[in-house]
Amino acid sequence: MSDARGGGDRRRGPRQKSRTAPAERSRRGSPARRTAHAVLQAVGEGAYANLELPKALRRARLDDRDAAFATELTYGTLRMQGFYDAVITEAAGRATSRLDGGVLDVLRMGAHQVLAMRVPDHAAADQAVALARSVAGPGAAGLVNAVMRRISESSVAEWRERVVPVEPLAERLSIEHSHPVWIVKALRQALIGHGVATSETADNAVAELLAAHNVPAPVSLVARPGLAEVDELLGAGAHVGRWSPFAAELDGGDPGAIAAVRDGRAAVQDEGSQLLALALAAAPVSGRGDGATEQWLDLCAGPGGKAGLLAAEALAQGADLVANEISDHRAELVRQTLRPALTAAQTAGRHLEVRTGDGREFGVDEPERYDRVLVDAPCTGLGALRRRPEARWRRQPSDLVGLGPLQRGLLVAAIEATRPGGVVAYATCSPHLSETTFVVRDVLKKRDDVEQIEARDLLAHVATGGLTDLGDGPHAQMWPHIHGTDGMFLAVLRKRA
Ligand SMILES: C[S@@+](CC[C@H](N)C(=O)[O-])C[C@H]1O[C@@H](n2cnc3c(N)ncnc32)[C@H](O)[C@@H]1O
Repeated sequence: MSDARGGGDRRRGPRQKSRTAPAERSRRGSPARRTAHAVLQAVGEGAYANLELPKALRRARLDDRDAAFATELTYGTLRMQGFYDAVITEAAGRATSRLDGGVLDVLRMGAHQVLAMRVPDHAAADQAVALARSVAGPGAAGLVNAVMRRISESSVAEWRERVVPVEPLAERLSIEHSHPVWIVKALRQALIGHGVATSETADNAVAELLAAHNVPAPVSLVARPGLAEVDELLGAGAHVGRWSPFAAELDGGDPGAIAAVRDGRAAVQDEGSQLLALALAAAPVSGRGDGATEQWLDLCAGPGGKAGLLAAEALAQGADLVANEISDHRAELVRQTLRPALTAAQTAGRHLEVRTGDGREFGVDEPERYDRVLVDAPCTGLGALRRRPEARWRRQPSDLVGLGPLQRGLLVAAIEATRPGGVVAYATCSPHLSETTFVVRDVLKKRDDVEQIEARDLLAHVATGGLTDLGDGPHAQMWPHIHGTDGMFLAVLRKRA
């Protein structure tokens, strides 16, 4: 068993020597646990786990096994925080709001080790006590010891029985699957609104969706066409992807160890996200007829995932692409992502440009210029909760209030910037009705120069498998529990010629 699990396991073969002496580990908690705790504390202050954890792992110089333990401990604790807080409230006999923040994170981590990671009770408790002592002083040790003992007395199934209310449904699912109640309700409505559940089947459907958010997402890779081959990724240990012709999936290991990923010819990208870019590139456009080069626009490109695939497709089809992003920092990320494509475009005499600016200005600044426009709108990200474990706790219903006008403004600008016969793809990584179908409906209501075309057919056309269950149409919604992708929404609009 790993050092991080509180002991040594020779069955797992030779391992690097820990840099921390055993006495130190039992006094302050193991390095893996201290690392996870530091990340949880930073996340509590606003940091992003996916950015903070790699830095913390590097700083702690953990070996592979302890790094994997710290990663599972951090992500698993963040995901199941809602359930663990209910358990801790019961076990401590007091609300979690009455516990010191550092101690609460120690207890959440302890609950995760005992209830989900099969760490022996005594090891989890000893380590929790040591960690609590080091972060909050000796006074915390007694409480943590008592709470850990109580948590260990019951299995996870028994804890579910005790802390999950039978009714109302949203509260039940909220505790059982560890999501805020407002997200449970919004996702249930979205499943019905997108036509993949009825009011009779929605309870089961939303439970499946919430459960899917608690399973780590697969590491999907894209081999950017013209720059890398899927075979190159397969040769590096990945297996064939499920939907995208350019996808491969890694079962484990560091994607950065693959040369094509290091060079930016391939990248980590959800397959749903790949399909959206491919659907826009494949959508029929009409009316140009002058033999002129097609002009493509990615209006909200940062950090550049879809732009990377669009740029490769633009090069393959002999089109030009502008990738725009409002934030300087994120525009720089787009530049880095597009570096190999920028070189290839220069060689091919194609125009590929990264711009920094407000996408809402394109309609006025460049009316009717573009043939294909992607609006991958800023959104709540409720479709990507399995990748961003803390996002469910950080997002608020009030976020939708600010995003709504921005999403509508960007879609209007995209339509204005599209020439007659051209197409606009409106996408979000959220299935929330307020940022998907309602946005499209509101914008279409006020215009007669644009029609919605079948996004489901386009996605099915570019996908390698039989892609179904995308909803009532004409827009399409992908789901983690149905398609194994992030919850991506796509509506495709054609400007009337
Ligand atoms: C969902 S992300 C785009 C993800 C990107 N397409 C990808 O695949 O990597 C939305 C982006 O829109 C940017 N954004 C927000 N407001 C904007 C605006 N008014 N104009 C242009 N970009 C904006 C955000 O900074 C963010 O990078």
